[in-house]
Amino acid sequence: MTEQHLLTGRAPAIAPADVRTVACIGAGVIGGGWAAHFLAAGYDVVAWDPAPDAERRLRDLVATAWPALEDLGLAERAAIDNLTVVATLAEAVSGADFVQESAPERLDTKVALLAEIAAAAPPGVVVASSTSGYSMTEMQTAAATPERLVVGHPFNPPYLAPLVEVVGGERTAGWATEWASAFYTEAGKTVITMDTELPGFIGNRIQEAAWREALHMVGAGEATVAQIDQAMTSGPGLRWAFFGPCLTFHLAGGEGGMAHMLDHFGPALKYPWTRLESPELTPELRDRMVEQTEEVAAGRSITRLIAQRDRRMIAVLNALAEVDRAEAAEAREQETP
Ligand SMILES: NC(=O)C1=CN([C@@H]2O[C@H](COP(=O)(O)OP(=O)(O)OC[C@H]3O[C@@H](n4cnc5c(N)ncnc54)[C@H](O)[C@@H]3O)[C@@H](O)[C@H]2O)C=CC1
Ligand SMILES: C[N+](C)(C)CC(=O)CC(=O)[O-]
Repeated sequence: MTEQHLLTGRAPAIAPADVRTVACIGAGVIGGGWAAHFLAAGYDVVAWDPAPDAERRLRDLVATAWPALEDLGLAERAAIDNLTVVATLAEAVSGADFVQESAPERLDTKVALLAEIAAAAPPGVVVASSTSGYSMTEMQTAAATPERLVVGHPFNPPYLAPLVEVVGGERTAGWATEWASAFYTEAGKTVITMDTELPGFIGNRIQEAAWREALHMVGAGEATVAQIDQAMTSGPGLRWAFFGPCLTFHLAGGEGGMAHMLDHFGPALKYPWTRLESPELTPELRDRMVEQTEEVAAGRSITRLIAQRDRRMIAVLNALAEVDRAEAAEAREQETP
């Protein structure tokens, strides 16, 4: 890799598989969760956070998460001792092969911080923001090397929820988005690489549609928080752990699948069930839904999908029941004098 390339930032400094050191800038709920994930995946982690109690909070978070991560299986050389907390941002990024930013969700903070990181990190080192919804285009405006900045949006906790949504901004180089997706995959994450910027990305847009509806119902006295959470955990949420909303509704159509589901329940989209603007269910949208759902079904018949769904629901229900029994037994032990 020529020096010129490195200086111009037109190429990554290191191959994703050769990363050894990850810098975590911002070590709160998410930054700390990222640190735990990268430590368990066998990386050295160098963290910086301006809060006076940040190191204590970070080490507490990692220590609390570590037993679960050991149960899941640690990577070779994984160790809590591979965590270093430093006193300055420059120290944290100076030797980093990758940087994960997890500062507060304020655009002015992100713009200033990403500019500072981009000025201090070695050329060609990719920098990802954990932002929940800002576009990299609006966050990279002050960075001198915007080409290496991407969004790498996790789900809480990053050491257990596998998804990370990756998308670049208008000034992000294609290699940086590709590099970030390859690195997160190497680091054990499930990666969705988005082709276009979309506020809130994918997972948050879906869950925040439900969140807005929940706030409406609670605000209007139509449902309680308890009813809403029960409705989701005992209903749709149970299925979404393994079949997303589209494949789930493919089965709502019975043998007719998504096509029948749309024909049968399509008109219901117009019912005032939700305050959200319902899309026009055009023939094009119908055909696209059917086509893409069939792709996800990947040739599995409705019967086979029903069997897979039921097997997984039973597994999740049994796992939840097992945890409930264990916690009930622990509670009884604690009550026993
Ligand atoms: N909490 C969540 O469920 C999720 C949060 N995120 C995103 O992760 C980012 C961080 O959110 P949380 O960890 O929840 O917030 P948090 O408030 O728990 O942690 C933020 C940390 O950033 C530190 N900080 C403040 N100013 C800073 C600066 N200028 N430079 C570096 N660090 C700074 C704070 O001391 C704090 O420790 C946000 O962009 C958020 O949208 C993404 C997915 C889920
Ligand atoms: C509440 N939140 C928008 C910060 C949540 C996320 O961004 C993802 C998640 O972990 O649900």
